[in-house]
Amino acid sequence: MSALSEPVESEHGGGESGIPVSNTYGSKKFPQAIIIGVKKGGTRALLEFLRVHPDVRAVGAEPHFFDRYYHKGLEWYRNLMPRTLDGQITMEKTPSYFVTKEAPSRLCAMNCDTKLIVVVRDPVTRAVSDYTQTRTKSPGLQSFQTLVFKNSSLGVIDTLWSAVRIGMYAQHLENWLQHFPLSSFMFVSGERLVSDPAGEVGRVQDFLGLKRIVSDKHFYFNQTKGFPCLKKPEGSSRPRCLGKSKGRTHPHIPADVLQKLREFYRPFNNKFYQMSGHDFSWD
Ligand SMILES: Nc1ncnc2c1ncn2[C@@H]1O[C@H](COP(=O)(O)OS(=O)(=O)O)[C@@H](OP(=O)(O)O)[C@H]1O
Repeated sequence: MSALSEPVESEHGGGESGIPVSNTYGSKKFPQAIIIGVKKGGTRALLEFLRVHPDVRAVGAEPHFFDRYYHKGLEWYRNLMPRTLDGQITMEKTPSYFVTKEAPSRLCAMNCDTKLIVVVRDPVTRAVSDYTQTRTKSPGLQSFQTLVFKNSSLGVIDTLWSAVRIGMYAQHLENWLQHFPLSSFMFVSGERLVSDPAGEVGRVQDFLGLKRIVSDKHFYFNQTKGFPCLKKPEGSSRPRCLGKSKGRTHPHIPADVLQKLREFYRPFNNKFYQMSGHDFSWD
């Protein structure tokens, strides 16, 4: 057999190895777009919806490169990425990047043209969602109202509690804007991602320069789950909802506690609307 007629083999072995050919072509590239936040905003839902697009390839797990594993180096990071063909976009999501002081400069050092997606959600519900997750892992955790106040009789909110701090979006965005222009960002509404997933994913596809392929016809509202899910993909027997850790039942929090927290966030929210150019109407 001449060299020209030999089947092309990748480093993993192609041809008759049984590995689908599409997995063995292409190259690992740094992500051109990253979902950088926010924790409990709906970041997994957005990534899974985008992955339906044939031109989007993403890492399944959160790499945590720009916060935890930066010491491992850029080649370690690139190696985590799936192979892509020309025209395909590499993506990852790690929601803690948004609140990591060093993340913007580190990310810009990799590529300052990276597109940054932030899924934001009402910071009050986001805090309760965050608390709910922590309580699932540590069932003996103190109540939300105990943790949220520094001094409950004076109603002073504890801004050092991460469940509170993460929701001060304006402060975190300010840090990012030291390194990236506003045009690098796309803000996705976590609320609309639930009420109109196709609409939000449509805007993200535009931002990424992708053809609008993921649309209404890919979603249905699952009454049992209480959330939109992906319809049965071709060749698969089951529709796809996110797992049990997404869409947890939140504990009841007294109305006056939520009201205090809402008042606390108001100035931060208003500043964030101004900075981002979007009014998310969380009040
Ligand atoms: N389609 C769909 N299915 C299930 N859940 C959905 C969906 N869209 C958005 N959400 C909301 O996503 C919340 C979890 O957000 P994240 O994926 O960003 O969480 S994490 O930071 O990765 O832990 C999760 O928060 P909780 O409801 O508090 O569990 C959901 O409200």
